Amino acid sequence: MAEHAGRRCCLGWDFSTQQVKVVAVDAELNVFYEDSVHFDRDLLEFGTQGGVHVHEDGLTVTSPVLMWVQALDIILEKMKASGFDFSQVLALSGAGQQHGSVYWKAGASQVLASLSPDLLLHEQLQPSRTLLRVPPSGISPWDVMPPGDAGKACFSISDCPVWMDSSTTAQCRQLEATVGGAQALSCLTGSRAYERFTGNQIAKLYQQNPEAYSHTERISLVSSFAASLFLGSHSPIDYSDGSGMNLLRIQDKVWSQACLGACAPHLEEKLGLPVPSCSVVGAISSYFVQRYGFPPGCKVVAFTGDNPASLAGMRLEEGDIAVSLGTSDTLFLWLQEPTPTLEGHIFCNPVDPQHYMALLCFKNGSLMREKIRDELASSSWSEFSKALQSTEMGNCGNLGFYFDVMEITPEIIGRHRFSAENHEVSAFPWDVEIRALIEGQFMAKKIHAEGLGYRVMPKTKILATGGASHNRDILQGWGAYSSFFPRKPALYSARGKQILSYAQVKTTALYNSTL
Ligand SMILES: Nc1ncnc2c1ncn2[C@@H]1O[C@H](COP(=O)(O)OP(=O)(O)O)[C@@H](O)[C@H]1O
Ligand SMILES: O=C(CO)[C@@H](O)[C@H](O)COP(=O)(O)O
Repeated sequence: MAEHAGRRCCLGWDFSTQQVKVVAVDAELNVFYEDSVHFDRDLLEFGTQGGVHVHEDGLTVTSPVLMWVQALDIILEKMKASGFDFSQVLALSGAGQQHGSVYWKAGASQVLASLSPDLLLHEQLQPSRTLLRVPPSGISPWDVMPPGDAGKACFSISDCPVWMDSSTTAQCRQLEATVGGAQALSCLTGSRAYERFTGNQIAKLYQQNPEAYSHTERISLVSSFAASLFLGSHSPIDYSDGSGMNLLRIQDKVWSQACLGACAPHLEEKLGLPVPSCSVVGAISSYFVQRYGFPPGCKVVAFTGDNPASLAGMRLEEGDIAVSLGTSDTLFLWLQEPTPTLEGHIFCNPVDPQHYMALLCFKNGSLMREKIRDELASSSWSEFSKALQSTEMGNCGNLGFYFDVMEITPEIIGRHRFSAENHEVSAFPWDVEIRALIEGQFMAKKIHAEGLGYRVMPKTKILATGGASHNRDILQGWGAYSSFFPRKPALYSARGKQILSYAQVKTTALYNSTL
């Protein structure tokens, strides 16, 4: 009998950029079961890199919806094979990478409600799909189902736009113009128009593939899509993840008719009503009861975005700051009052619907660090760490900013290095380069957060999460600049201050020259 049999628990799921993960947590909040399916490694047939397909235009980025479903099948089957006692699961909830969208085809709700426990989910949701990898040149990324599959498949498009997409600039400008400009949109929805935000992605789908749009009965975020699989019906979008769409009025938590109208027709009915992030959206579907032995009363709590879920899970309090070092790097904090601006985002708070959270997102996060690791540190994190250990905090004044893909905060691309003498240089020695990367990434977070008025106070706790937060040298490298990760604040605070102002001058110049 498996060691984890017969322990009452809740399950937490994460449908993030590179993998699906699960944890089982008992009544004392001990995590006693963990597993994950890594898309690139475990689902080779989808041919993703970092969990996504980057299309030929370099801007369109999608993930196959069936890959997510299949990953869930694999994890559940592994849990079953390990003797996991599903009958003890009282409730489940989860998170999804933000902004990504799934397009359920007309008839999908009937399929979801009548799944056969004898088959896997992916065998029933898209039975005879021939998978397209990255669409060849000239073919629309909005890959529609072949006609033979009509009526069987549950998805109007098989490749879902995800948060790394930056192909909707035209739709963004259109949306901002409709509501009276970028600041007006930000006051309404918490953010100016951002390419990855779902409303703009929906507008693009409607404009480029109206047929697929009109065949769509429901549009889910990745989070509400995952919840729908467990629920056996369309799960509502929650307020917090719904704030990443440029569609939700963050103050009164209803869809903005002006924004909906600017994106696509009949959109409200395809989105359904948004709900508070802590809502119980229903009981688990009979498919999971019959196939895996979940109890029929097992509650499904609304899924939310991975960053809002981290805010909730890390029990962030006012005054704390969190950094997530996942595929993206993000920085977020709890806010009582929204202060929407032209940079960064205000989302509804997932814990207290009266409050908010602020978030900054940096696209060149872990994948950028991996690239430099592969180029300079023999693809080894321990070699990478050696460079951080052997170089001084502050990097003797050498600074670098590394944006191999178009950054979100701010919009900028390229690698930019500055020597201690303030000259732009084309390379650094390998160990200096590694420290420059880490310190530059952290510096950008601090500068942008301070630009929004956020201050690190003596009592501020900085909490780190995400894959790279396991790496103490990376956290310590970032500690060079302030009381972020304040292990030895007295040792480096003065130096940090000096280098920060130095960096601010350089980054301002760099950003100005690219505007
Ligand atoms: N020891 C490590 N040092 C630095 N980065 C790491 C380490 N282990 C994992 N990572 C990074 O974590 C990333 C994955 O983080 P994770 O939070 O699991 O991503 P996501 O949730 O977006 O799929 C990987 O891309 C990898 O670069
Ligand atoms: O776009 C954002 C936040 O606005 C990203 O943070 C996504 O939510 C992806 O998250 P990870 O997979 O990197 O955790």
